[in-house]
Amino acid sequence: MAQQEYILQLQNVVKRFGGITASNDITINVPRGSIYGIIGPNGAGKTTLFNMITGVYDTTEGKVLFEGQQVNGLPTHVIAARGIARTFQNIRLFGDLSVYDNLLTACQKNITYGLLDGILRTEKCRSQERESREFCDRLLEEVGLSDQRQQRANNLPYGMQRRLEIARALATRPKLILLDEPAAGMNEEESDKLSEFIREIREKKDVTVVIIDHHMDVIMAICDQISVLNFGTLLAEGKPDEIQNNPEVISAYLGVDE
Ligand SMILES: Nc1ncnc2c1ncn2[C@@H]1O[C@H](COP(=O)(O)OP(=O)(O)OP(=O)(O)O)[C@@H](O)[C@H]1O
Repeated sequence: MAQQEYILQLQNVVKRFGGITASNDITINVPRGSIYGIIGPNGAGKTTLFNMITGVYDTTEGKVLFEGQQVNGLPTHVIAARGIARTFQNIRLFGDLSVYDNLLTACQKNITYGLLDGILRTEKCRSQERESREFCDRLLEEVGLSDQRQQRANNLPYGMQRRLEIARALATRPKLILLDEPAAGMNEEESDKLSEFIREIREKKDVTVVIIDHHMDVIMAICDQISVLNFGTLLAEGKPDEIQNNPEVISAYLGVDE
């Protein structure tokens, strides 16, 4: 596969925190347009990978490439502007704002008018604000939250809050979205809906998805490819059926009750 077919590449990535090696020589290639799963027991180094991809941490060794360009070492906002968005293990919405305003604030990333345009309400300002509102209206429709647009985010059911978080990440118009345990705390019905939702956004928003989760039903249902981490190292990589039948994975992870 040509390099540009991989939207994200981790090349021999190492991350050490003092004496702890959280990532040990990790190489992962994520094909553009795929849903890519990263699984592994608690403390295996999954979130550390997301933190290196988004610039929260630089790598100790190795490179992170986004669309063929090295991004490790760049500030988080520069990486976000290149087209990478993420959600977090714990929900980070503006709880007192409406669903719509949560999306609108995320849209501000795409606004280019200056302070003076804002004060004078120039045509540039008005047209960009109009465009943002139309974009948020469409996004609400696409993610199935139109009926809840005026509700406070805190008042949404849990599954809907997770959906809004993902929608807010999508409002930055990313090419790649990183989802850190989006199904955490969900029951079976909620996680089934989430799986369907993630598949839908991949299609509708033309976005590549990398997902960390402990819900194997979600991971196995939606991922094209999966990497398994264990104690910071890459234990296995493959399609869902290959991972499910890999004896090393079974003994390290899948066989262990959560
Ligand atoms: N900022 C940090 N300073 C020191 N150690 C850290 C730091 N961040 C992560 N670690 C350590 O790195 C290892 C991997 O942590 P990480 O959070 O990446 O695991 P994880 O696979 O995401 O776990 P979980 O499934 O519990 O979220 C752990 O031993 C953790 O304690």
